[in-house]
Amino acid sequence: MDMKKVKLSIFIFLLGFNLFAQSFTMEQVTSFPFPSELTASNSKDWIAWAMNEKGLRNIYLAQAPHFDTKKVTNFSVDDGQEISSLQFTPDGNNLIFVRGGEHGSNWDWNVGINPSQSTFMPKVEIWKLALVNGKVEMITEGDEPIVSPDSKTVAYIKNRQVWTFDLNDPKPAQLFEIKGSVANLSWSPSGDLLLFIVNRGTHSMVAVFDLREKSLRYLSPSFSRDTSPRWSPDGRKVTFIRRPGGKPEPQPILEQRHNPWEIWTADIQTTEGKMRWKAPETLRGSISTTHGGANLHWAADNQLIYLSYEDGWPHLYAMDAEAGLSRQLTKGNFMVEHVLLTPDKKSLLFTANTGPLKDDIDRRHIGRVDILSGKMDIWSQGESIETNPVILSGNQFLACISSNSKRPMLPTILSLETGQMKVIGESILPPDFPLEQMLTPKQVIFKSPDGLNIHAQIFEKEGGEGKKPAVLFVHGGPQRQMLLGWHYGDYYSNTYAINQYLANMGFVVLSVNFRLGIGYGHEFHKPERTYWQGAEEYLDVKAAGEYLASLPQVDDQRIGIYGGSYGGYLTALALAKDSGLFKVGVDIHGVHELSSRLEMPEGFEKAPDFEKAQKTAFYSSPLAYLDTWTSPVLFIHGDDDRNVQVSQTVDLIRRFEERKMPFEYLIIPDDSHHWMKYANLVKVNTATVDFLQKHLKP
Ligand SMILES: CC(=O)N[C@@H](C)C(=O)N[C@@H](C)C(=O)O
Repeated sequence: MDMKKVKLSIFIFLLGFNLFAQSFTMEQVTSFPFPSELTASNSKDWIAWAMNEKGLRNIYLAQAPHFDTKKVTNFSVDDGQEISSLQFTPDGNNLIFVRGGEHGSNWDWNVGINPSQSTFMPKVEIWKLALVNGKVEMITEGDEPIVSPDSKTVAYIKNRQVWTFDLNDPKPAQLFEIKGSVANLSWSPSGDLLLFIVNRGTHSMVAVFDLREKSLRYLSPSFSRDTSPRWSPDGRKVTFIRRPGGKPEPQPILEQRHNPWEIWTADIQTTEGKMRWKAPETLRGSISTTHGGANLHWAADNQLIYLSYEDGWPHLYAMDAEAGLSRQLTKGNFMVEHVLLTPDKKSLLFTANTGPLKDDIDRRHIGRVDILSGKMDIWSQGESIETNPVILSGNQFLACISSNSKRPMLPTILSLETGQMKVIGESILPPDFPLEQMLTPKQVIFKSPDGLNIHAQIFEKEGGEGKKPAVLFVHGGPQRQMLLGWHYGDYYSNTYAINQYLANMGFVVLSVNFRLGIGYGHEFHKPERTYWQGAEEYLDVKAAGEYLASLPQVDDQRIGIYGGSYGGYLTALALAKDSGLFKVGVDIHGVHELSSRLEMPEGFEKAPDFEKAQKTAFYSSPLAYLDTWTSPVLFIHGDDDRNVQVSQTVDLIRRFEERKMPFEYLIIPDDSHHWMKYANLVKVNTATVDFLQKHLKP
């Protein structure tokens, strides 16, 4: 056989082998569509949601009882402009939504973002979709719109002030002027009052603007921080959360403390307020930092609803708004996360990591609890994940977002009569999405050196010769929980896609739920000596690396690590402290400099343990271990990041340069923490897996 034929045969064999080894591309698995903003009309059996399809973000509609899906907008450019505040007008005739901004940010969420380098900065705008004729029009610049009960007026925030426009004849105008920054707008049931929070920096107050009298009044004003105002069903009272204002004298920095909060009510007419409940002054009694915080609601039968960690798990409680006497509604070793008051205000829908399966603690299912009787049941179950429930107006159907280990998140309908679940919009999955190649991750639980049970998910493709390389994924937040399926957060659906790709490439992939994460109780979520106070969460990351190294099928000389944000911080710490275990890493918009978390002393006062805290913060950071950082690293950061300052990476790279330490980098100009432009997401994902492969699978 001549050499040409030999070379052709070898090429065909290698091509075939490679195709077998990697049955889909990074772009194919990154092309998962992501639904968000699921909402239901209160007057018609309609649902609507925003769908991100390869960066094209559009609105879809579906109607009971068949729920055929229909795309009703046509934004056709991958320009990074997200859709938020999606809502039906109460009469069901229009959809209102916001386009633009970066609402997952820690700051500047309502500032335009420009990852496509448009000539002029895109703005944050309020749009209207008329359902009668499908007309879509941009109304005005603004954010956080809410529609009046008579469906005639939209109130919204612009330049931190309250504006309104008439839906049928939009002439936007500022409603009044007030010192400070306005947030949390809500209409009274009668539609003649607007309730909101005004933030004055050291304190914040609940205020009401009377549109008829053009007058403003504060409800129970104080020097506290009042937040989360909610109307009573009759519109005559308001409930809100009260926390201390201002700054205390310097407290010991390295000690945990109770974070006090109270529930108050106030009368709209008298403006008089009264404390109805004070949180137990324990660590568990601190206000919850899980989704929605206190999740305060005013339900039917004069019941106040709140979520508290006081029994060690985030659970729902109710109390009579006059008599008090709180009682626990949900009970058990599980977390209540997303909470929704049903339209009749008589029960609560919630998502929780509980169900009949042993490993349901690493999933989410939908539950319901009747407020007066306390009768609770879990409506969804199985190896799927359900979140973000909404009840349709006819009370026959519930809609949610669901996924499983193979299928990405899609809108799903639950019949309240039959309990049947129906996924809708499966046709939105790209035709070349590698659904069948998706692997089912398995639950893994191992002990940390100090005895904690650490949950993780392991992804592994059957077969393969000899020992395999491995990759450890470390999530961010850190108040997050990775699950046994596609995640309900877009950021973590993307890392789930990366993990699927790596596993399909032949890596053993482990996704570790380290302490500080949610879903495993208060003491796991709020441990001592973590982050800049001692970084003990790193014990779990190192234990996860050692768990991988202990697996017979893993080559312990080919273990890599990657993570974003808080996960980028722990990736850098792992590479700096344990390059012997972690041979390569990708640090995506990581945090590295921690001392700036300390409030520098003002004047003569400083915390009694300030010096110790400063030293602890330094030695909790990868900056303290650059001498032992020998593993190759790729740094990635968007330079319009509004969750982690890009300086965190710029400064660390400067240290590498001055120390002549090797590194690779990828800067994504004008994009944020959440890779708003799909093309950037693919670029980051590809760079991540290529760097890991280059060093672990030469
Ligand atoms: C709250 C926040 O922005 N935390 C960052 C440090 C971070 O981890 N961001 C993403 C990845 C997240 O999960 O919140």
